[in-house]
Order: sequence, then structure tokens, then C-alpha cells
Amino acid sequence: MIDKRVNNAQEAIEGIKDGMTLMLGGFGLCGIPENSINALVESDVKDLTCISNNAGVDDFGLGLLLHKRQIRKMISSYVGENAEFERQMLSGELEVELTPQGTLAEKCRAAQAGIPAFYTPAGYGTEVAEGKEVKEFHGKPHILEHAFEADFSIVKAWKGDHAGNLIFKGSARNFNHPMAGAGKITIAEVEELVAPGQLDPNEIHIPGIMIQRIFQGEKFEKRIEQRTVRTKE
Ligand SMILES: CC(=O)CC(=O)O
Repeated sequence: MIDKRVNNAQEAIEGIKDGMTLMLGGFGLCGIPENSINALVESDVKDLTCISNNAGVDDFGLGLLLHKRQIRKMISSYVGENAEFERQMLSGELEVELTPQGTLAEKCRAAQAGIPAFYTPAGYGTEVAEGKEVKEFHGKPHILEHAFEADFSIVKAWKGDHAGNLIFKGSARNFNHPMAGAGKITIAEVEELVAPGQLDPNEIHIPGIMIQRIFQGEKFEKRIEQRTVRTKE
């Protein structure tokens, strides 16, 4: 068995350099690889292209990287609820490639499965289709979409073992599942890291072969409490 463990988020993100493309899991504020994002914020790496369903909010998730201007381009499907994102996009500081949500998921899954491209009807007749090859299937036009090419995938799971096998919990599975193994290197941060043999093989969602680095993230109960208090105010 290859032991994929690294000690912490700082070690996990080693090798992420200026200008690289990252895929980051999460939907809403659920299943966000927050420890890795915090380490990226501390690292000062910049000019990143981030593929993620959303861009976080002003004080959480990718919003923290946006705040420090570490992101040059976002490839996302849902980008509301982030005032700094809006400001940077409207001022032209941030490049944005809006992608239909199903296409975003499939571009991840295709990369994970080693499929270079696929056809989809989503986006035909809109800006999304500009410059893309069109082909008819069953009398309906489809556009050719390419699999993502990312340097790193960063995913969050509920449980993982030293070999990188992962189990997600509930809706936190979201984009974490198709992003695992889709980048050249996949980092998994987990809430609980266990020894090999402790996870029920029938419950594993992502096999360890997809993962290169794994670590147990710090617990964030305190942050959640703080956010709850702020929301109530
Ligand atoms: C509506 C959505 O797509 C959820 C999100 O914020 O990621």
C-alpha cells in the first residue's frame, strides 16, 4: 500500500505555483476544502485559474483568495453572493468563464475518466457555444465541450484512509466526487483520517488510486459558531 498521508494543508499544497489551474470541490458552502484554501491564502500564490461551482462568499471559501487577488480567472456556474467577486468582474480585474452547471460537472468527470471531450446540448445558441464545434444528434444541435485540464484537484471528504480511499457525507459529495482524480495531482482533506482496513469497502466512493495526498483538516466548529452568530446579528 502507498501511504498518501501528508502532515497538514501546507504540505498538501506544495508545488502549487503562480499561474496554475486548480479544481476545488464544493457546492454552496458545503464540502469546501477550507483548510487547503486557507493554506493557499497564506502561501501568497497568485494568478490562479480556479474551477469551482462557485466563488465562495466574501469571508469563506474562494472568497478569501479573491479578497487577496490571488485568482486571475474563475470557471464556475454560480457566482452570486460575493460582492468582491462582482466588483472584480465588473472592473475587469477578474476573468470569468460561466459554464452551465451540468457541463461543469461533466468536464470534471470527463477529465477524471480520461475522456478528452463530449457533446452536450446545454448552451447551444448562447454565448457559451461561441467558437465551439456543433454536431446534430437525433435532430438536435450539440456543442463540443472539452475535459478540464487542471494541475491540481482539491477535494474535501468526510472520511479517508492512509491509501486515499474516500467517503463523502450527504450533499458534501457534490463536485468533490467528479473532481477527485481529475487534476494531475489530487489533494484530499478529510474530517477523519483512519488506518487502512477501517473503512467498509462497500461504502468507499472514491478509490485511493485517484488520490496523491491526504490529510486530516482542522476542525472548524469555532468558525461555524462565529458565522452563525454573525448571520443572526
Ligand atoms: C446554486 C448553486 O449553484 C450553489 C452554489 O453556490 O454552489
